[in-house]
Amino acid sequence: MLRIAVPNKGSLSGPAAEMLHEAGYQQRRESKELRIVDPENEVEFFYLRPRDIAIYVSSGRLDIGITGRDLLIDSGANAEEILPLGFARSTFRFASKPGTAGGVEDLAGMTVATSYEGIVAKHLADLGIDASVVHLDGAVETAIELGVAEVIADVVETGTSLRNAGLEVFGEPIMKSEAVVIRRTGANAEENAESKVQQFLRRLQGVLVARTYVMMDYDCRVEQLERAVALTPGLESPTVSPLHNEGWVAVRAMVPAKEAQRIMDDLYDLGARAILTTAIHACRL
Ligand SMILES: Nc1ncnc2c1ncn2[C@@H]1O[C@H](COP(=O)(O)OP(=O)(O)OP(=O)(O)O)[C@@H](O)[C@H]1O
Ligand SMILES: O=P(O)(O)OC[C@H]1O[C@H](OP(=O)(O)OP(=O)(O)O)[C@H](O)[C@@H]1O
Ligand SMILES: [Mg+2]
Repeated sequence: MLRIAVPNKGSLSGPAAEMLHEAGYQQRRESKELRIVDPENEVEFFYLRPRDIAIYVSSGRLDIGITGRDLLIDSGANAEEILPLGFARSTFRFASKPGTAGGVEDLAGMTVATSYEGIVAKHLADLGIDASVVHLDGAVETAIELGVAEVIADVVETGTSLRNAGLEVFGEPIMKSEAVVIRRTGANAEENAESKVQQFLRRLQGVLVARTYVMMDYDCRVEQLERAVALTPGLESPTVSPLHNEGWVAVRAMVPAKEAQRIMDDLYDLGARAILTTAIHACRL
């Protein structure tokens, strides 16, 4: 049975459960459940604090886990990212009251408050900057107002929390994060769970594709076919079928959902007609 760590709270928890559900896995019904078995898929899910997931996975007791890239790196655990999942996207940045620091070089001698001490201490050490780091559990934006630190380093998504605290970012982003699937570093193809791990990854990849692509169908004249398929190359190559009306073909290809409207306009301008898009619910590439 494959043993998988899933975030039990916070920004990662809801979207992770939703993605697993879309991939056909049973998920817990109540937020207090600590573990569930999905016997049909031969998987056991453990609901753990996102911050602890890399530690469990690195211990080898759990095969894989879903966590944030920033939490993985901050933990320093012996685990690595094997699939980015595209949700809980954020940047990790320094921020302060305007006028405190123009760039990271100004941090020498200052105190930085953060919940991600591992990332910040390493970043400062790599840059050779001698600053103190104070660990706080959350709501670090308030640390400056209350005099605990001059600078914070925190997760920034929309920037609303910073604005509300009268703070602004400075310097380059320290890192970009999103939810990721992780496994123990050095876990290899000989392990018993390997085929199950690969099947799990294919299912999640299927969800990612279904979320980012749509299926597009259209009819066009044979003379326009080459120009039309250049707009819709598909993943391998588009399917082209003859129509009953001579001189016309039907084309079917997957296209990125974000570009679908522009591609439909361009196809129409080329002379293609009956242009349809339909959602993809699941796939294996
Ligand atoms: N506002 C946000 N937008 C996107 N991702 C976020 C946001 N806040 C935190 N994250 C991401 O969520 C993960 C942290 O999860 P965690 O559950 O520890 O914190 P949280 O979501 O802030 O929850 P809480 O503060 O309630 O404990 C990190 O990968 C972080 O980058
Ligand atoms: O840029 P924004 O869209 O405002 O998002 C970023 C904020 O979201 C998270 O806070 P959360 O609400 O989880 O509180 P916390 O600081 O206690 O973790 C994070 O720690 C930032 O404070
Ligand atoms: Mg938080």
